[in-house]
Amino acid sequence: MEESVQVALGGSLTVPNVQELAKQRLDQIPPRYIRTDQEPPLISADPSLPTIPVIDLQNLLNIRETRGSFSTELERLRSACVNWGFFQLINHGISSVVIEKMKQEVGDFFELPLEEKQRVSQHPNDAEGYGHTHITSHEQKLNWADMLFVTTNPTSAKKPRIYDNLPDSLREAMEVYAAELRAVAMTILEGLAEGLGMTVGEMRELFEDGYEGLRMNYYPPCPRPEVAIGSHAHSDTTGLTILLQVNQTNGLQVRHEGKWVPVKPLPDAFIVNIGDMLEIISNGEYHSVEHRATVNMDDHRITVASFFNPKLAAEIGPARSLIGPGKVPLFERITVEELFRDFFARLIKGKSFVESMRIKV
Ligand SMILES: O=C(O)CCC(=O)C(=O)O
Ligand SMILES: [Fe+2]
Repeated sequence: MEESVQVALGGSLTVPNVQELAKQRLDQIPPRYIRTDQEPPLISADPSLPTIPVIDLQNLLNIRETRGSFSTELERLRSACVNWGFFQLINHGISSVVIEKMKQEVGDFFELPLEEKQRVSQHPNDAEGYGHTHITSHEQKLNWADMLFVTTNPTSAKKPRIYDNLPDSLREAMEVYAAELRAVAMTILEGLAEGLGMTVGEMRELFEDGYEGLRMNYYPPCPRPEVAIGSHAHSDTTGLTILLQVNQTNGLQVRHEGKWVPVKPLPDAFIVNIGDMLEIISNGEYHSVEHRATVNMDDHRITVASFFNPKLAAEIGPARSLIGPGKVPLFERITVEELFRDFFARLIKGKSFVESMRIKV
């Protein structure tokens, strides 16, 4: 492996392993998992709730080839990102062999004995590895989940302490999956640029050879699903997120018009969402929407979130091709690296990142 230019973007205090905690078959959970800081996670299954839009990537590509006028699928993509910030992606073209292999390997990783998984534990001041997301104080409430976070691009940012200690078969599956998904992400990003009237070249340049990571989330069964949460309400501090649901258990909910809407992944679909950076790049047209993951009593749940960001050294702000006479920038500019560092500082203060970047008028 070539020499690493690594960054440690915010660390996490050590907290108990939730998978091990769940194995004790407690009928109560420790107080730090009782989420008095969150809205109640369970919602009634209201049949009148809307469902997130579905986008067909093949339709989007066909349209591009025929160079049609502003197409229906492109308009649907744009509308999904303006009104929901989320959509399901079907006909994405990634082979089921690649996806099934990834699912199998991720599932197998979490089934390893704790000591094996701890070969890639997070280190103090570095969120990368096996552990938990962003634990910054001993009082902070905790998610009912463990996770493995790995940087997948650029090559120079891959950490030998993680890569050299992952099971070979997981590392291989991850690399193939990440490379295939990168191509899908770029196609979506191009569609997102077209939908805005932003130059496709500007979007490409921002995200080409960008900073990318995979977060594999493991949510064990929980004896108190009505008070615990797998992933607290948050928006993603990313460009684009593409989520793969690994097993059949659902749990993702998206905030839409003030309500929590559950997501039922279609077979072979990915769930895609706009992150904070794209909200800023789109000058507020697209929305980085809050979402959360609930847990349940009987089944564990596994998901893989892939995060696509511009290069750490890139500066983000409203796309230059969107700004002009009568179109003022609504957000400040910031480098991606500053943004990540700022994000961890802000997290402690509980401030929304996108709002903090808004230019005051
Ligand atoms: O597991 C899920 O459904 C959501 C995960 C998520 O929001 C994240 O990893 O950012
Ligand atoms: Fe998320």
